[in-house]
Amino acid sequence: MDVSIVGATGDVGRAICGQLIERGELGPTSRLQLVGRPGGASGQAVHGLRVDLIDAHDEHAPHIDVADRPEDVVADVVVMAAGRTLPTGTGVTIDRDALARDNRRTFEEYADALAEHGSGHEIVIVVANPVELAVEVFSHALGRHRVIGMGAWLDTLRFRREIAATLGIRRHRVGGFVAGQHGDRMVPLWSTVRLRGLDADERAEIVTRLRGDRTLTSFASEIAAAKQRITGMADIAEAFAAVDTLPPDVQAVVRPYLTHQSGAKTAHGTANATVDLIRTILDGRDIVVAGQVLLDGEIELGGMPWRGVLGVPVAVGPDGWTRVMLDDLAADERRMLWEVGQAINESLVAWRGGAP
Ligand SMILES: NC(=O)c1ccc[n+]([C@@H]2O[C@H](COP(=O)([O-])OP(=O)(O)OC[C@H]3O[C@@H](n4cnc5c(N)ncnc54)[C@H](O)[C@@H]3O)[C@@H](O)[C@H]2O)c1
Repeated sequence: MDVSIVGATGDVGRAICGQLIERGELGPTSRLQLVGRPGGASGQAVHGLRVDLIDAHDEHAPHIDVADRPEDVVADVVVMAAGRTLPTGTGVTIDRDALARDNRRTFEEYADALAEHGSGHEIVIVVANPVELAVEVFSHALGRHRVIGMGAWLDTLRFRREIAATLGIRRHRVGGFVAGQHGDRMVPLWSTVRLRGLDADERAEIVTRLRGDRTLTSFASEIAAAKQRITGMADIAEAFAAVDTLPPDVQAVVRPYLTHQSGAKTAHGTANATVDLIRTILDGRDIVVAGQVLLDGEIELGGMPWRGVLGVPVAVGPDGWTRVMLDDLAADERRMLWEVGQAINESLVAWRGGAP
């Protein structure tokens, strides 16, 4: 199997390349394609990155090659990690509209090239932001079942980890999904939380203890209040300690926000979630993950079949995503998912430049 990383020299791209090889996901008969931009620093660095990866992993590295034009991207799985990122620094405003303006052309360039020159079977995993815009652009060019945004899977892993940390257990013992929009407008689906080894009553008791009497109605204001509180702290260690006191779902939003703002960014966690998805696709079995996908009436929200990009649990296999795996949501989850879905659709219209 072949994997192509567009934006390979970026922080996230590099971390994905390293983890793919270190975790043994690509054996010596596979191919890893590193895609950079022609000319400029990144166009040169991509050749250096290739040599550095071979230097580090010669005993078990896949065949590694380089491309610097969108029309030369060839692989079974294409990871779209190219584009401008959100600025770091405490107190910096996050402007997804500006990011969309800057990255839309890059998304279109690669989507059009893959549609024209690709095999017609490649699966695209979207990492670049805004994830929802890139998923829409690639879905229209390639067909929606071949395109999955990894933001909801990353948010899911973060939510599970915060629950696990609060309970003093490891993440692999916690199940459950996050839906919605990647980042601040994620929708933590508490009704889907499972704890390995516990029956439904024990689980319900623990979830009630973790969650208190809060519902998703107050989620957005809790996030805003927590962000305001930590943004005012001069000492970053003190700010991280303050995050430790928040409920797990709020932590799942605020901790990565602070990590990014600290200047460290979130490349390793993002790469881990991306490599997870690549492994799922290469594995050949249908596995349920969460991802941003372009829906066309698979679920009902607000009393109507939903159309638009939304993070939801989906079954993913070698041909992309097949089914949405959302059963009986709680009333507050259904309502928030509907509100977030509407907000994403409005943003997508604006990001497209007003065209329907
Ligand atoms: N989905 C998530 O959870 C998540 C998490 C972290 C970062 N991200 C996003 O991933 C993207 C990359 O983040 P980063 O931190 O690696 O940024 P970065 O600035 O370190 O790297 C961006 C890379 O994209 C490359 N690039 C830009 N335009 C290109 C083009 N036209 N062709 C080829 N390469 C091009 C740049 O050369 C650079 O190597 C950003 O959009 C960021 O917001 C997403």
